[in-house]
Amino acid sequence: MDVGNHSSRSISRAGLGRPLSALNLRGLSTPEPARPVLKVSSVETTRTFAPNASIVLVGIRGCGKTSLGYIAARALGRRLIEADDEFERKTGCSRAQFLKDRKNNAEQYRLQERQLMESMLANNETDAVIVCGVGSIESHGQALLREYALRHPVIHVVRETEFVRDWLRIPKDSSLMSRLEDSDRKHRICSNFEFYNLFDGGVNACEIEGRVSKDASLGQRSPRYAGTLQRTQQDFIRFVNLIMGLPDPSLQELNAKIIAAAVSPEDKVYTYALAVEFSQIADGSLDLIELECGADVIELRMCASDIIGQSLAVDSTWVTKLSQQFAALRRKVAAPMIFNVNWPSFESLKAGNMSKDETYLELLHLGTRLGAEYVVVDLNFDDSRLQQFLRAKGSTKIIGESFDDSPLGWDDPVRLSKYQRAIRIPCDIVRLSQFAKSDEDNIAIRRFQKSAAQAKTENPQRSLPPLIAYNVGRLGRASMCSNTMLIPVTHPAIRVRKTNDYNDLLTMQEASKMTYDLGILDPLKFCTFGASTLYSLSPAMHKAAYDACGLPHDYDVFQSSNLHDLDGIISDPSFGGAAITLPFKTEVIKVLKSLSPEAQAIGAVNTILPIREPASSTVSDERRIQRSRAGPVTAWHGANTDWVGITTCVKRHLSPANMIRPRTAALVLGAGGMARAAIYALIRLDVPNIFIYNRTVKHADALATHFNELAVRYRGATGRTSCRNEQRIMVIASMHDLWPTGFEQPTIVVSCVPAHSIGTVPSANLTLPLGWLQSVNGGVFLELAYKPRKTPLLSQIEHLRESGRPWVPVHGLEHLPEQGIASFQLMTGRTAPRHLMRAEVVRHYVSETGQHLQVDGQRSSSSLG
Ligand SMILES: O=C1C[C@@](O)(C(=O)O)C[C@@H](O)[C@@H]1O
Repeated sequence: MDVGNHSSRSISRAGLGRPLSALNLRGLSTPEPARPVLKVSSVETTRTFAPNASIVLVGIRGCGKTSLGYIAARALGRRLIEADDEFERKTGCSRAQFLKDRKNNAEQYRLQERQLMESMLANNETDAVIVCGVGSIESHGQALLREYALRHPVIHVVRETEFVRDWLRIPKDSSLMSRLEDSDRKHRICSNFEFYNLFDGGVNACEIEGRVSKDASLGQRSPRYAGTLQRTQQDFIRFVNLIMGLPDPSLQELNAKIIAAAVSPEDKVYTYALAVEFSQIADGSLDLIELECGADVIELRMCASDIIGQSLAVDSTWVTKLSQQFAALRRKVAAPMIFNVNWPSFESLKAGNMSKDETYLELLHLGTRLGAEYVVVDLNFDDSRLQQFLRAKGSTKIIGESFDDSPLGWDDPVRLSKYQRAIRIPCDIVRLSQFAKSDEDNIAIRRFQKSAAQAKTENPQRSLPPLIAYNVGRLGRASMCSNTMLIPVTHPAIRVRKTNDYNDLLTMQEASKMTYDLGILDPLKFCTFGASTLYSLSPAMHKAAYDACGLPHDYDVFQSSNLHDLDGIISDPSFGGAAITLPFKTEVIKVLKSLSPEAQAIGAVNTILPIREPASSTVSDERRIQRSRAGPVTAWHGANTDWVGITTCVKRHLSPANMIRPRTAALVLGAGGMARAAIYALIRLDVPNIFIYNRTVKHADALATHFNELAVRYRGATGRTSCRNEQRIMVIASMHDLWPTGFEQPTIVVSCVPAHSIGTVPSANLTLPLGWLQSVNGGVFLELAYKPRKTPLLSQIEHLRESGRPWVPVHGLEHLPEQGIASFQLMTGRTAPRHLMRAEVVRHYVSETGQHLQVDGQRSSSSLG
C-alpha cells in the first residue's frame, strides 16, 4: 500500500472502536492455559538484520500497531503492508462482512487469515513495515513469525490493558480480557522485540476523536488532532532505529556534537549512570521526570525479589509491567538505558521449572528485547549460555560486571582474570567492584587499574575495553568518583525511598561537585553578551542547570552596544563561554578563529567557546575547546544553537499528518540572524519549499541567494540524494500577494520578527493574510519572540485554532530553553537537565506588565515538552 495515501485510515481507523462483538472474535483461537514461566528468548534470533529487512508489528487489537506501522513506514521511507487492507484486497470485503456472509464459516476465515499471513510475509521480505492481524496468534502464524524473526525484527506492541479495554468497549468483567491477555502472551513468544505503546494524551484524544466522528479524516483535521502522536512518534522512531542498529535520526539531524546525550558515554569524560531500582518505580508513584538530573544514562536494576518474590515467576504480567516502566523512563528521562539484572540474587531461586541460569538468560534477552542500549552480564555467568546471549544481542552493548568479596581484595589475581575474561567475551565496558573495608581498598584500586592496563587483547587491533573499578559502601565513595565513565550515582528522590546500599551512592550533584572540590576540574564563568540583555532569562536557566548537575559555574549578563567590550570579558582565564545576542550574532564572527559547520552555513553565531590549547596541525579547533579547565584563552570558536531549538520545536509539534513530504511548504518571517537559523533548520529538516517574507525585500533576496547555494551544497555533501527533496528558497515580496500558485499552503510558519521596539524601530505588529493559512491539516506556527509573550501573530493563530483549524501555536518561551539546552551542552560538555531548564524559563518570565506566568510548582512547565 502506498504510505502517502494511507494517512486518513491508519491513524484513527473508522470502525476500530466498535464494541468487540462475538462476530469479530470468531477468528480468535481458544485460549491455551497460561504458561507457568515465560520464555522471552523462545525466538532463536541473532537480532542482526539486513539494513532493508522488513519490520513486522504484532499485537492485540487496540494496541496501536497500525498507527506505529504508519509512523515507521513514513520515517524509514518504506511500504506499509496492513493486514486489514490486505484482507479486503484479497477477499473484496472487510473481515466483518466476510464473517457475516452465511457462505463463510470460521474455518474459511482462518484459512484466509493463514494465507494472508503467508503472503504478507513472503512477498514483503524487504523495504516494508508489515502490520499483522489476528493471524499472528494462530499456531501457523506463530510458527511463521518465529521463523521470520531469524531475519527480521518482529516487534510485539503492548499497551495498557485498561486502555485497550476502554477502546474496544469490553465490559470490565468480560472474559474477553483474559483472552486478549493470552494473545499478548502468544505475541511475546513469537517476537524478538517489544515496544510498550505508552499512554499519550494526544494519541487518545486523536483516536477517541476518530471514533466519535466515525470519520478518520475529520479526526485528523480537527484542532485536537493537531497535537497528537508526536511523543509516540519520537519514541517509536527512536526504538526502530535502535533495533536496526541505525543512529537516532533526530540526534543526527541536530548534530551529535551539540547534543551531549548523543555522544556515547564511552566517548566522553565524567559521565554518570543514575541507578534506579525497578522495585522503586514499579508502583508508578515516582514522577520519573523528577529523575532527570543531567545523568548520562539510566541504569534500571532488578533483583530476584522484584521478579519472583510476588509469586510471579518470570511471567507475562511482570514483563508487561517492566516493559511499561522501561518505556516510561525512556520517554521521560530520554537517556540511554542500562538493563541490569542482579544474578547473585537468584541464588536460592526456584522459578517454575527453570534453573537460575535459564531464568537469568531469559532476563538478559528481555533487556535486548526492550531495546536497552546496554545490558549488564555477570562475569561469573556460564560461558556457553553467555555466548548464546551474545549471538542475539543485536546492537545492544555489553557491560561485563563482577562484584567480589575476596579477602585479598583488588590484589587477588582472580580479579585480573575476570577482566581478562571480559576482554575475551568481548565486553564493551567492564565494571568491577567490591565492598570497601578500609581506605586502603581505594588505594588498591589504582594498583589494579595499572595492572589491568597491561592486559593483552587476543586481537591486537582491538583496544582494551574501558574499565570502571570502584568500592561500594560509604568508604568507597571517593573511589567511585575517581572513575571518569558511568560513575554510579543516585538521586535524592530515590535516596529517600531506600534505606540500604543506595544510600551509599552519591547523588549526581554530589559526585560532580566532588570533582570540582578536589580540584580535578575548575569552576568557570559564562554570560550572555548583547545590546539589550538585562531581560535575558539565560542566567536563571543556566544557573539552575549548574546547580542540579553539581557544577560550581556562574552565569551573568553583559550589556553593551560595542562588540569590543567583549574583549575584556573573554580575557579572564576562568571564562567558559558566552551566548551572543542582538545585534552581534553576525558581527561577532570577525573576532572568532573558527566556526562550527552550522554557524558557517547560517552566517550567524549565538554561542562562543574558548580554545585554550595552542593551535595544532593535527587537532581541529573544535576538539581543542576546553570545557572544564580554566587557563589562558588562545582563540575563540563560534557555534549556533538557535537552529537546534527551532528544529526541536518544529519536530515536537508537527503532527504525523503534516510530516514533511516532497510538496511541503514552509514560511519564514524576517531576514535577520534568527531567520537565517530558521531557514537552515528547515533545510536540515528536508522541507522542499521554503518561502521568506521580510519587510525589506532586498534582505530577503540576499538570504534566498545564500541559502539556495547552500541547499545545493548540502544536498551534495550529505550524499542522501535518493531520499532528499529538491529544495528551493523563495521570496514573497508583499503581504498583498496571493500564496504562490503551484505550491501547497505552508504547514510550518516561523516568525523571527522582534515583537518589541528596538531603539527607534517600532515593533512590527505583524499578522498574516488568511489566504496564507489555508492548510487543511493546519500546521505548526513557531513564534520566536517572547516579549510580549502573546504577539499579534500568535493571537491570530490561536483564533484560527479556536475556529476549528488544527494549527499548533508555539510561543517563544518554548524555543528559548531549547537553544539554551544545546548551548549548555556545548559549553559544559554535560547532558542538560532539560525539564528543569524549561521550567526555569517559565518560572522567571516576567511580562511587560510585570506579571509572572501561572505555574503550579516548578515542574509544571514540563508540558512544554
Ligand atoms: O535566543 C537566544 C537567547 C539569548 O538572547 C538570551 O536571552 O540569553 C541569547 C542568544 O544567544 C540566544 O540565541
